[in-house]
Amino acid sequence: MSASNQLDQIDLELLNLIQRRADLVRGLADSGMTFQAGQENVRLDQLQDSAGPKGAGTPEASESMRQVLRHIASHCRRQIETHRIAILGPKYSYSHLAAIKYFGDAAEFTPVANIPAVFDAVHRGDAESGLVPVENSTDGRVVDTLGMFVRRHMQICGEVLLPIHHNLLASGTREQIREVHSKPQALSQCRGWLMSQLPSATLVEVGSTTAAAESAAGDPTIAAVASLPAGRAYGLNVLNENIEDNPDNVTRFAVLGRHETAPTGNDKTSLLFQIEHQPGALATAMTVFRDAELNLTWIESFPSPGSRSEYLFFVELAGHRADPQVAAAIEKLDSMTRRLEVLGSYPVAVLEE
Ligand SMILES: O=C(O)C(=O)C[C@]1(C(=O)O)C=C[C@@H](O)C=C1
Repeated sequence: MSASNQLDQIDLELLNLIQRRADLVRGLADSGMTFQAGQENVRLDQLQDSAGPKGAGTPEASESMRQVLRHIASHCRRQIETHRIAILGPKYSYSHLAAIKYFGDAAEFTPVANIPAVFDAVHRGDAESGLVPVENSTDGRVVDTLGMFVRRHMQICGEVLLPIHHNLLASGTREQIREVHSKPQALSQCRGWLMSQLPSATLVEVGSTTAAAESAAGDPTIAAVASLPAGRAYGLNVLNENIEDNPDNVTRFAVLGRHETAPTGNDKTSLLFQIEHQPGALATAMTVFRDAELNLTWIESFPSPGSRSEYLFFVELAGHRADPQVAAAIEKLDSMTRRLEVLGSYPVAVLEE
């Protein structure tokens, strides 16, 4: 058989296998089994790790195989249910790219105008899941997201780490640029580059990097800082690639949902709490984690709405809320705080390019 016939043969076998997988998923769903979107990630990752060097190859090959498995899984799921995922839009924002990484590209994405609208869509039930940026390695916390966690009770079911590579995109040439549009976080992640390369351009903050690309498409004097897929979607010229000041620029996204996530053995827990406004209160609260020997991976303070001197704290720690020492620490913390919310326990994300 010729090589091209063999390729046809393999592709046919792959299609048949994918159909068999989809039929199996439908059969399981018919018999009452429930599937939580994105939750197959842990199983797929383990499966791929156990395939060893043959399945892994170079890190890049390994990541693209993971993506292939995720896309097949989301394609099969789509045949049994529509799972809507609210994201900061329009399409091709970094939030959209992170959501594809987590849910696979056959999922149904609902782009909304801003971060509060993602929370609202999940809260109202317009979407089953949402995805929001939480922090960036260069720029720190995303204030809109933390503010919404303070205002709305919302469950975190998972997280995604996405390397962020920004690009200068425009419909004209670099000489025509008068303004550079992007989301404040993206402008901040490229501040050094923009100051040295385009010192006379005015920086304009907009709702998302894709909204910036949209404006750039309609006006050659506007450049956008956005993703390459956004540039392609709006037919923009890529004037410069990788303009982020820190080449290891990574944003962490939280997956919002309405279900609790089962322990996997490598989980973290996010908490939000408010303590009495008195000397030593935070130090006392921290002793709970020290005494339980829990490793804190993140802590942020956030002003309490309506009060200038009171703060809420976001803490993330290694472990699942179902682990006895985590559960005991949460119970103890609850007795010494004014407000305590377990935002969720979920698998720790791995960083892949
Ligand atoms: O505007 C986008 O494309 C987003 O998805 C938002 C966002 C953010 O606010 O952090 C996400 C990743 C990057 O850090 C820059 C922008």
